[in-house]
Amino acid sequence: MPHTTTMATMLELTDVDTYYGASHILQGLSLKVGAGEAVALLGRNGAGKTTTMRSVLGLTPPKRGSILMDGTEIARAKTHRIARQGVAFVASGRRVFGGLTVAQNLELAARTLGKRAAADGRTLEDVLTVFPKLRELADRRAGFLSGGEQQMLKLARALLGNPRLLLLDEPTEGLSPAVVSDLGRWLDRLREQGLSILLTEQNALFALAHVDRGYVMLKGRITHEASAEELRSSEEVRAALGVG
Ligand SMILES: Nc1ncnc2c1ncn2[C@@H]1O[C@H](COP(=O)(O)OP(=O)(O)OP(=O)(O)O)[C@@H](O)[C@H]1O
Repeated sequence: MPHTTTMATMLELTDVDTYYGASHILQGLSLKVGAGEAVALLGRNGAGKTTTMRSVLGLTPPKRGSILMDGTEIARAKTHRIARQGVAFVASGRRVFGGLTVAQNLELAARTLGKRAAADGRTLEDVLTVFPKLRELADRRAGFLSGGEQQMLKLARALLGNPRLLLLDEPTEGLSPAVVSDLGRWLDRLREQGLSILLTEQNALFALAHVDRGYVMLKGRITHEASAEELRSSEEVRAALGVG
């Protein structure tokens, strides 16, 4: 398993403060994702997980603090520039172009995102190797796919931008247990390919089974940081997350 002290840093947030109007949401938040590392950001409803992702993406830029992506400061950069740095985002819920077919959704992503991908980047063929089922579903309208199939399509679209860092917001939300275990396999596959991943989850046990390290947050601050194994076995962390 990769370890942060020896690996290069892909993403690094230092003392980030983010507000919605006058509400001070992220309060001096610091976290890191190493190159090729999968990291979970855990916490109950309203802890600030989505706001952390929005801060990284430039959707709700932080008022103070630094966000380095591969050594480049992105804390106050525009979202399209941050995407060009190699950051891809998969939002929670059903966000596909429902009226388009699976093939059209992928072609659109390949055309818009693929442009910024390196010449040796992932092609549609590579992505379909990870998700072969999308080939069978090519002519199906995306709006009629099951929750798991839509999740697969969202991941495939994000990968077409050839990201180096994938931000996944609550990927298990609304998925059946069988699909959650499929998702776990897809994540493991992407990790094996060396992609850096930061995922937020309320389903802590799922997340900790598929990441190297994790952070627990409460009210906009990090309360715990440890390896997935340590977090899983900590009574205190289980209590903080409300895990049995
Ligand atoms: N647009 C907004 N304007 C004002 N406050 C907001 C806005 N969006 C979120 N908040 C508040 O910011 C805090 C953090 O929300 P955030 O969505 O980041 O939490 P979360 O940990 O992702 O939880 P959830 O899983 O419920 O999304 C919450 O108190 C929430 O009410």
